[in-house]
This record gives sequence, structure tokens and C-alpha cells, in this order.
Amino acid sequence: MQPKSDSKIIVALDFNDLQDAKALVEQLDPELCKLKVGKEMFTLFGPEWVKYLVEKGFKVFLDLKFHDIPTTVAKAVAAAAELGVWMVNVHASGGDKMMQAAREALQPYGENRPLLIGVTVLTSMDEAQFSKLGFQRDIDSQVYALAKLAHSAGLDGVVCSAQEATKLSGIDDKFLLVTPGIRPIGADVGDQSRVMTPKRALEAGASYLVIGRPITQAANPLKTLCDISESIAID
Ligand SMILES: O=c1ccn([C@@H]2O[C@H](COP(=O)(O)O)[C@@H](O)[C@H]2O)c(=O)[nH]1
Repeated sequence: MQPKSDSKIIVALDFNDLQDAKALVEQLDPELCKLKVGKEMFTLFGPEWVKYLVEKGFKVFLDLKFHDIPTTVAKAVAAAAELGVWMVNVHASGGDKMMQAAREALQPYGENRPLLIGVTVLTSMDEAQFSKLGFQRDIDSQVYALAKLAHSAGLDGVVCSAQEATKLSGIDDKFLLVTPGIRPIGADVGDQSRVMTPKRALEAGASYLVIGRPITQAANPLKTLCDISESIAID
């Protein structure tokens, strides 16, 4: 069985009510999961919410997907590092100069720096939506190209769907594959397009599974999280 302290599950805390989020967090344990703060909660509750989770001992993925000019993104990831987050991300489509600037901005934090992850193509995108963006490639090839760019810019990994994980595993075995769009069998897919079950995602090469609504909207979130942990446990 995998040690709980290295849980592969990142619970996406997408709540508009702070008390609801706190009620869930109170049931959780840093050994059971990591936590993700995204645009909704950060916009509503700001850095204090992130610091609250960090102080509780959780590894926090600050999922703000920075995408701007290199200087602005560099300063933003340094600000994230000051909050003590474990992982932060930028859009890989911001380009190699932007990603390199972000990586350099984290240099002063040494071993305590957050992991820096590049977003490839959002897991909500399917080929029909993607084709309207005007790229010449299909999603699979675009994800691969952006992952290669992120790797050569010195990033620690990418956000991709688990459907691309097998192909991306060949880039570098230390390169992290952070995969949203995870759906246990029978769970509502919602607005996600490129989905996979937790077990199959890990088998495909995912490093971390980002799971939101299947846990946060479950009748019993803690039980659902424990069931998913059990389903991916290696004997
Ligand atoms: O490509 C991406 C990048 C980020 N996300 C985020 O992950 C969670 C997924 O939540 P679910 O409720 O499990 O769908 C959410 O916070 C997204 O902002 C993503 O889904 N896809």
C-alpha cells in the first residue's frame, strides 16, 4: 500500500462559501490528500485562505494559471512562493521566455520553492472546441508540444489530461503529470471532456490526480476520498 503521506490525490476546493470549505477541510488530513485553491476561492477569500491551509500542514497547489508577460508572471509566482504553497502553475502557451522567467524567480527559494507546472490544454476542451482556436495540431500533439516546451524551460511538470499521460511519460521520468478530469466510474462528467478513472490515470502515468466535484459534492466527501484512495492503493 502506498504511504498516505505521499498521497497522489489533490482535492480541488472549489467553494463559494468559506464555512463550507472549512467544514470539509476539518475532516481532511494532510496525510490523506493535498489541496488545490483555484480562481474562485482565491478571488473570494484571497491569500489568507491559502495561508490558513498551509498553516494546517496541507500541501497546497495554487491553481491560478498565470498567463502574462514574463516580468508579471515571474513576480506572481514569487508571491505564491511567499505564501508557502507546494505547487503553482502558469500557462505553457505563455511561451518559453515567460516560463523561464517564472523558473528563475523561484530560484532564491532553493529547496523550499514551489513546484512549477505548465498548463497545456484544459481538460474541458474536446477536439470540436479546440479546432475553433485556429491551431494546426490536434489536442494530443498540442499537449505534447507544450509539455516539451515546458520541460526545456525548466518546469517541473505539466497539467494535462490523463489521456495524454502515457505519451508524456516518455519526456522525462521526473517530469510531473498533474491530471484533472478525473472521474470515478459513474461520476458525473460535468464540463470535463478528457476524463479518466483514478486507477487508469495512475496506470497511464499520472503523477497526481486533481479531483474536485466527485469528492466535494458527494454526500459523504471523506468516505468518497477514502474509497478513491483505496481504489488506487498498490498492495
Ligand atoms: O485543465 C485543467 C486545469 C485545471 N482544472 C481544475 O481542476 C479542477 C477539476 O475539478 P472537477 O470538479 O474534478 O472537474 C477544477 O478546479 C479546475 O479548475 C481542470 O479541471 N482542468
